[in-house]
Amino acid sequence: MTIKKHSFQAEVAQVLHLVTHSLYSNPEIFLRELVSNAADACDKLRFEALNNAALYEGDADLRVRISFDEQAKTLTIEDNGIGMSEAEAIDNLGTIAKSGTREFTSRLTGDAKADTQLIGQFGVGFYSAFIVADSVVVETRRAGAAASEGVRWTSRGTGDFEIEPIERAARGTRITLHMREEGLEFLNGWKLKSVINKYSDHISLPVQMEQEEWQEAEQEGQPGGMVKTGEWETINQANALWSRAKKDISNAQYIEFYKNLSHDFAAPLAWSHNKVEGATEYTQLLYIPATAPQDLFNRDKQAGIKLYVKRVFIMNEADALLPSYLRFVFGVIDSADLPLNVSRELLQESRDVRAIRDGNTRRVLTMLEQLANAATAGDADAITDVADKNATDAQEPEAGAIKEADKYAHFYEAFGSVLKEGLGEDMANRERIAKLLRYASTQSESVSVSLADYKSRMKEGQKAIYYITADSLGAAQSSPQLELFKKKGIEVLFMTDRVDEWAMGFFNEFDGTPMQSVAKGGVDLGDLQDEQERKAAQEAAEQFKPLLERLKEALKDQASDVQVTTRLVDSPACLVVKDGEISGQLARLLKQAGQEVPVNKPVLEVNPEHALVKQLESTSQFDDLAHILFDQAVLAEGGLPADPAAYVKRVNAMLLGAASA
Ligand SMILES: Nc1ncnc2c1ncn2[C@@H]1O[C@H](COP(=O)(O)OP(=O)(O)OP(=O)(O)O)[C@@H](O)[C@H]1O
Repeated sequence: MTIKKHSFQAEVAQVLHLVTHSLYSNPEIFLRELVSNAADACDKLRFEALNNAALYEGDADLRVRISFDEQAKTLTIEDNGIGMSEAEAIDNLGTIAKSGTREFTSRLTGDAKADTQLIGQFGVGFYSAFIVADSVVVETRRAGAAASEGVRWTSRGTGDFEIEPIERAARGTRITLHMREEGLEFLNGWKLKSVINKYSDHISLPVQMEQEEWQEAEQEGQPGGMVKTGEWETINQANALWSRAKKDISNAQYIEFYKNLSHDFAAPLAWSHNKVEGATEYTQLLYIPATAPQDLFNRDKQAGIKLYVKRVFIMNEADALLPSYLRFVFGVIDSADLPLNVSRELLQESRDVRAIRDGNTRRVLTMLEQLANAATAGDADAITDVADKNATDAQEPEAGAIKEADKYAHFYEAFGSVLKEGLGEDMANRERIAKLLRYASTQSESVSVSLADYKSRMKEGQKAIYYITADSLGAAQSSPQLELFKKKGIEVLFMTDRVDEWAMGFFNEFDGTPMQSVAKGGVDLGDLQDEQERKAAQEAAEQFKPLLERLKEALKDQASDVQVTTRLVDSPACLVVKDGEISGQLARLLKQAGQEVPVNKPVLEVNPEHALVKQLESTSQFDDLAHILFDQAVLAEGGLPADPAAYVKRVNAMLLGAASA
């Protein structure tokens, strides 16, 4: 016998230590993980067999079987799926390849309580077997390989595992759990059935158990018991959840299916399940999650959409089926039209796929509109049409379920900034996306002002929707560019997401009203400015001409122009960029991201009414004061002077001058 010992990868050992040493609050999830792995293995076989039917070895009835032996204290999960070669067993069961699980191990703290909670959130796949078992034996053979190429993998969940070649006539994988004390409750037909129904009902393959019958005791006076008949019975519905009629699916089942799909521990905010008919036929089941995954902001994150063709699993993360700005959505698409051998490359070009993608996009936007409307109406009944059923009215409402009216705010906090990418990415739906956007503003600290709200509050004579982009709410609120707007009571939207400035580059008007950055171009308040103010500004400009010339000359390396402004009230100066040029804020973001930034010198605008500006006329330190004004304008918008030491020196010189005067 050739038994080889292998050590687990360090991260696996860490996970196993945790699984076996901390009391696990929800032990039954091991069954969900193992049955779902078994079903995945069958899906993989079905997919590979599309091009090579010989892999079925004459048996195409894929199924998962669960059996138990009370005497031996074992529970066995067996599938006739793809199986594993020796190398695959070593690799798949001895290392952690999935980035999610690696991320999980990197967040382990060593504090058993916190870590146990974490485990509940991430799930640990195959290793969850050690929650209930003190030793696990995996016997497997890859489909298509010879019977002699079977392999037995054994581990007690400590630092290492053993690998041994075996004869195995059956393809697929059998996992035998030697139960520890905590696992004995699962060696019971009723218990197993109820757990499998809970977690695996939506699985499209039959999950079978040995049939049991009640038998009276042979001797009178002795209790009877359940005995196995030797037959297998299918205990789940064994048809894909999405292929069933909506009325036959409970909310709890929808939620459980979502959790399986997403590995999210929280219930989704909403879902929509439809059979789409017409030129392209498909079934669509889409979910809006309540929580954002770690990698949401990575634009390479794959969409959480699984693609099936006529119930046959084709691929995970079918990102051609949704635009990137909706990458937070999870779901299943089952197409009746696509060829079974469709590849990722083919998906990109297919007309059917484009139709599905458009249909999915519209559906998600409709769901979001429903959530947004419910928030406005504050009405729990508002969502009945599209997001057919929601977590709040589930049969078993989840603890901490989010109220209908709060769902949109919840969604927006998690995913709003991703949705904004749609302004640049999806021209066809730009108006619909715009209606879903929410901002804080000079009139609202919370991110709750829609563009329609804004428009309904616009002042008589106001011609644009005003906004300012900044690094943070605080920076936006104290921006000098707002001074005139505040004085006149004109609302300005605060755009403080990184993506805002970029997104606004694609979004020039909403519902016929132009979008205008208050930090760009000349502010023309139109009819909001009275004749007197306009005249005063013109006079000031005339009077300031010589001074402006001197300022321009002094700052010619920093500013493209110097102008007199009426937009300032309390501040002496501010920077603006010309329409169509990128702002200082975006330039800083791009620089941080290591990108080349075009050098646009900003325009310095000065407030002729400000005492410091007035002082310019008479000061003997004109050059220093000019530079200080410029650098302060940079500071006020959240930037840093190009030469901070020189700035400090100049300010100190001025302070000392003032002190000795
Ligand atoms: N029954 C099985 N048949 C064939 N391969 C399996 C089986 N169970 C597990 N594996 C292999 O072991 C790997 C690790 O399984 P594990 O459950 O830890 O992670 P996962 O399935 O990749 O992720 P998750 O369970 O979170 O979806 C799987 O990806 C698969 O390749």
